[in-house]
Amino acid sequence: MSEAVTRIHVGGTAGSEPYDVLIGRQLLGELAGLIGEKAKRVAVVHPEALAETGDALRADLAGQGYEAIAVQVPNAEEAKTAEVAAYCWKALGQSGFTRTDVIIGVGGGATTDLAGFVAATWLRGVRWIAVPTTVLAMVDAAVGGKTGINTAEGKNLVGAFHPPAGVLCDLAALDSLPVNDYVSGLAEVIKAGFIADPVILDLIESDPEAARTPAGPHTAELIERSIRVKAEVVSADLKESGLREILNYGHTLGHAIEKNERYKWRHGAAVAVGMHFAAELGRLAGRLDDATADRHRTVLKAVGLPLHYRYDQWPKLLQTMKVDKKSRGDLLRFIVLDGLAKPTVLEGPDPAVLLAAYGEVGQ
Ligand SMILES: NC(=O)c1ccc[n+]([C@@H]2O[C@H](COP(=O)([O-])OP(=O)(O)OC[C@H]3O[C@@H](n4cnc5c(N)ncnc54)[C@H](O)[C@@H]3O)[C@@H](O)[C@H]2O)c1
Ligand SMILES: O=C(O)C(=O)C[C@@H](O)[C@H](O)[C@H](O)COP(=O)(O)O
Ligand SMILES: [Zn+2]
Repeated sequence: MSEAVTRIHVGGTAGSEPYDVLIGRQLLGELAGLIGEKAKRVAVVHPEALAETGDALRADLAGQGYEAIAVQVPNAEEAKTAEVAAYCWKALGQSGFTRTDVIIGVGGGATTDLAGFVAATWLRGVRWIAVPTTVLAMVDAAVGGKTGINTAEGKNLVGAFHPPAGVLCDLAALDSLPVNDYVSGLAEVIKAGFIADPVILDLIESDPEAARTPAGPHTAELIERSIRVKAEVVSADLKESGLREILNYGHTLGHAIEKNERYKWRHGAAVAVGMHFAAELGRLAGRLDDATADRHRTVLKAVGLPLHYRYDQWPKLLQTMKVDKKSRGDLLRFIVLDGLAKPTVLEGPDPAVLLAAYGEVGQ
C-alpha cells in the first residue's frame, strides 16, 4: 500500500507560475505529468554521489520515449561554479535542447541551485523540476526559485529567480544521506522554527537525538512544517522585495564563513553559527529576550550543529558581509528576532555591538 502524499501549494507571484511541492515516497510517477506533453528531451542533472539514481532516472525516462541525457556534476559546492554551469550548457547544446525541453535537478541544494540556474539561463529560461534528496534541499533550496552559483568573491553572487514547475520530495532518498549532511539540513529546519513556526523547535527538543536521523518520529512533520514556512513566504514575495528577507536569518555571517572556508563547510553548519550570531546580535541590540537567545544555543547544540567560528577571522568576515545581498550601499542589514517567530530587520548596527555579538561566537 502506498503512503499518503502531502501536497503544499506555492502561489505564483511576479508573473511566475504556481506549483506544488509533493512530500511522500515513490513520487517519480509524478514526473511525466510535470514534464508535460511538449517536451521531447529531458536532462537529468545529478551529483557524483547519486550516479546510480541519475542514470536509473535517465533510463526510465528514455523508456517513456524521451531523448534523455544524464549530466553528472561534482558533489556539493564544487558544482556551483561558472565552469560547471558551462559544462551543463554544452551538454544541452550538444543534445539539441529546445525551449520546450525540461531539466530535472536531482540532488542536494547545491545541485538544485545549479540545475535551476542552468534552466534559468539556457535559451533565457526553460522548465525545470526539482527532485531534492537532502533535508536541506527539501525544506529550503528546491522551493522558491532562488537559483545560482558562487564566485570567489561570495556565495550565490550570480543567479536568477526561476521557480521550478514542481518539487518532488521522496523521503526514501534521505536514508542514504550521511549523518553530517542530514544534520546540516536541520539548521534550515531550526531557522524555520525560530522565524515562523516554534512547534518545529518543540518537536526537535522533545528528542534531539531522534531528530538527527530520517527514522525519527517527527521527520515528515518537521519537513512539512518547514516547507510550509518557506512556501508561504515565497508565495507572497518571490523576488525578495521585503518579507522574503526573513529566510536569510543567520545567513549574513553564515555566507561569509562559507566564503572564508572556500565553500568547504556545509551551508547548514555555517548558517547554524550565523543564527547563533544573529541571536546574540538581537539580544545585544535590545531586541531579543535572553530565553529565546539562549534557546538558539541549546537547540543547535542538541542536534550537533556548530555554534562557534574562529575569532581572529572577524575583520575578513565583516568585509565579506558588506557585500551581502541585503546590504544597501554602505548599510549593513541583518535579520534578527524581536521575539520568537518575530523576525525583523536590524539596519546599520553599531560596530561595537557587532563585535560584541561576535565575541560570543568567536573562539
Ligand atoms: N536556493 C535556495 O533557496 C537555497 C536555500 C538553502 C540552501 N541553498 C543552497 O543549498 C546548498 C546546500 O545544500 P545541501 O545541504 O543539500 O548540500 P549539497 O547539495 O552540497 O549535498 C551534500 C552532499 O550530499 C550528497 N547527496 C545529496 N543527496 C544525497 C543522498 N540522498 N544520499 C547520499 N548523498 C547525497 C551531495 O552530492 C553532496 O555531496 C548550498 O549551496 C546553499 O547555498 C539554496
Ligand atoms: O529563499 C531564500 O530567500 C533564502 O534566503 C533561503 C536561504 O536558506 C538560502 O540559503 C538562500 O540561497 C540564500 O539566498 P541569498 O540570496 O542570500 O544568496
Ligand atoms: Zn540557507
